[in-house]
Amino acid sequence: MILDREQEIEQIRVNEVREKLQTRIAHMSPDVQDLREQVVEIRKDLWDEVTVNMSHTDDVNETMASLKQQSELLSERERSHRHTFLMLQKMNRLLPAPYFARIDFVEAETEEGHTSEQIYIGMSSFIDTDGETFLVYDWRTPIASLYYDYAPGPAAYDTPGGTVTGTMQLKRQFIIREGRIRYLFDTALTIGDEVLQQVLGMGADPQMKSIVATIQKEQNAVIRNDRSRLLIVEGAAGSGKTSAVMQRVAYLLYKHRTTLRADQMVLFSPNPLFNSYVSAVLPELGEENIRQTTFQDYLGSRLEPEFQVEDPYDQMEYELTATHQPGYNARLAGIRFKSSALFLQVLSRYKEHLERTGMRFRALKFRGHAVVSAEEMNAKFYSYPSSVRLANRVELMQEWLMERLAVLADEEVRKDWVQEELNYLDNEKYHKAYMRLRKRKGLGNSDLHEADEEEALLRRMVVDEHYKKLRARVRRQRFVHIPALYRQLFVGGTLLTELNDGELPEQWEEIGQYTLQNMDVSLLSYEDAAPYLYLSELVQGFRMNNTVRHVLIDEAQDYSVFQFEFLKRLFPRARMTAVGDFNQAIFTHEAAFRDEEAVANLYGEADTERLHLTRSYRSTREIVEFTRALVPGGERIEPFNRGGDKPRVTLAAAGADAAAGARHAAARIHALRGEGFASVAVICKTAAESLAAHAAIAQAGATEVALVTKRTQALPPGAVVIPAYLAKGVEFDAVVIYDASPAAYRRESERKLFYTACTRAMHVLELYAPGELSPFVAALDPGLYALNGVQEEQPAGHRVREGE
Ligand SMILES: Nc1ncnc2c1ncn2[C@@H]1O[C@H](COP(=O)(O)OP(=O)(O)OP(=O)(O)O)[C@@H](O)[C@H]1O
Repeated sequence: MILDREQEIEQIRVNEVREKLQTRIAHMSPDVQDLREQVVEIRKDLWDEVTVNMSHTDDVNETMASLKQQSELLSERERSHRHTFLMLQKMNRLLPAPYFARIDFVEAETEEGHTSEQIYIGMSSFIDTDGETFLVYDWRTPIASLYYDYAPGPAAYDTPGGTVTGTMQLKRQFIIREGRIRYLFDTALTIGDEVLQQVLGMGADPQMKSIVATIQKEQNAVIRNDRSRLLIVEGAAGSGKTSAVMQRVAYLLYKHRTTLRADQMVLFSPNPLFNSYVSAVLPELGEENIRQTTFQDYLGSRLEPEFQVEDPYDQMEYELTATHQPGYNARLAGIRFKSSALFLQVLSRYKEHLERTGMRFRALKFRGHAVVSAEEMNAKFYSYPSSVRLANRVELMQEWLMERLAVLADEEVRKDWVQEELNYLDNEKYHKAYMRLRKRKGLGNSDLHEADEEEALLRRMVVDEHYKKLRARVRRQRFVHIPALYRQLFVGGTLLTELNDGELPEQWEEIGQYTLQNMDVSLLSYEDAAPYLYLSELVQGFRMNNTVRHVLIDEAQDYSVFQFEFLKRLFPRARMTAVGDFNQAIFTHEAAFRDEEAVANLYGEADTERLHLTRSYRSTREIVEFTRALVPGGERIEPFNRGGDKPRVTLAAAGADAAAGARHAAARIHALRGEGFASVAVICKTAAESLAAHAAIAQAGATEVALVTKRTQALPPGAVVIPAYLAKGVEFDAVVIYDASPAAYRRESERKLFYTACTRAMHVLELYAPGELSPFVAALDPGLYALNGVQEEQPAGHRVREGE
């Protein structure tokens, strides 16, 4: 066989490269050790100098000079230690599998008479001792993109100097383990992507893996896009959006390695669970992890403790479970309105309105009296020229109030209460105050004998002590009454009508009532949190983070226009990558993601690019064919060709109780685990249902099943019970939908949640429905799934209530 012969030749090369790696590693290891010792030594010296010589004043200058020199030396050594250490780490990582691909490429201009160049591609570059021969090319080098973008034939790649064209004569993939070539494929000879088949056929992991060896062309476009300010990626469930984002981070860190650091990139993800799920990818790629957070964390950090901010999961639970509670529809209408582009516009008009009138202030109170009243502040505020921006006026007010406080404090010093307080100063406090005074005045002990002066100073100190709080309030601009400003929008309706083109939103009264009642008890519902903060920043100026250069948003379909607008303003120097899937938009609020205009407005059309990922890799073809039929436009989702069983739908007898469902789930967990599926998830609709299901399943005999809640920090291995909205972004070998009856999934608003739940399955998808099938399933072509346990007189699809 030609390939066997080829494999032998390739194995010889693998061995050679590995030997060179080993030699280099052996050569470098003592360097790292030596540098580490030097660093430790210099640190020790530094410490000695500080502790020994600083006690003698004569030595101070000399010591300082030497310290400076030493610390420069230390930084230099630390840098080279780090650099060498990282190099060593990279080589150690290359050792078991130095590369995963080879391409043979002939540049167009040199085609005549030239042999093709062999490019071996791996996790990082490895250059021979001559300093120029690349034994391995980093997958992020320009030339490596040929591998991802082309089949053999004419091919081209971009370099900083322009496009290089030529012919790819060979495209070879390897799977190398512990230095041995296990598989070798030439894509010109075989059909389909064998390596990808193998990778996708493996089991799910509690942590996401990198996809570096099998990045697909459309994904490569996402990873290497470096043109636009805002890159939007719309992609089907399982199309590799998150994977591409992580690879993109690694790519950008490599491409801009002299100017971009990992801590200048931030990933916004849907929940802490997801954070830990993706946290292994970058280290696996030899890069440091970037900063990871969630939007609710950010809101919390800004709004708490003044408010208790509802989290999105509680909002979600409400949406899913409170359907029969009074006020439910009004709250949903509120959620929609408060996250809409319209409300964003209302707030910017409100800002213009406030430039003229309507500001609200909190009086500065001292000992029960207003020392500066809200009216005075109002008058002062509107006495500034109207051309001065709101935030600048607030700053001017701040200065003015500080000056006012200084004058007031001078007056206060003479008041009787100060004397009274002085009388009651206990000895210890008095002494402390006295010592502090001396220090502050820089006087020797004997200089403070004048009683009058001493008393004046002590009085000043007492007043200062009290005024500290007031000054802090002014410094933090707490005199601007943001809660009142926000409330004002929901009182009466006249203001909102004026700002909202003469209209009030649907169910306006209830929305207003609900908002005000919450705020009365210092509660901000999730839908209010972003607009509230936005308003406060419109008035007081936007806080900015100028160090972050790249913001990445996963599950971007769940972000409202407010959230996008926020992130744009919060990170003014950053580029943004937003990836999402509109079919998984599980929140009621309006997704900016689909609103092309709203998104284009963010940075402008010219700076916005949209890319699409339509191929789905996570699930078997059968599962994708089933899930894509659940959503409108699903026919555009293309399954990767990996076969498996059809989703299995079990229709239990009408009247089957919850215990029967739990018994079924317990039995299926047991069976699936027995078949070798390491991760099995029983997906419920809500947290409440998950809690009950978890207990019932344990009672039915499956005790080693973990319950995932919004507080779970990392996905537990093995079997789990999890609410659908927390399963976003993650995946399992096998998924059992706990209740696929109309009792759980019937309303149109639940369709996307149902779709999200089903698309978590990689190899096996099973649905259990007591009595009837959810209309989403009943409407499907029955050929898409295998049905079990149907009662003869009640075939699937005939016992279904009309969906709403
Ligand atoms: N090119 C690829 N090579 C190997 N595996 C891939 C590739 N692309 C995607 N995958 C795998 O497909 C699965 C889904 O990928 P990922 O989670 O990134 O998709 P997603 O679009 O973010 O999904 P969702 O929106 O459903 O959460 C993962 O297991 C990932 O490793």
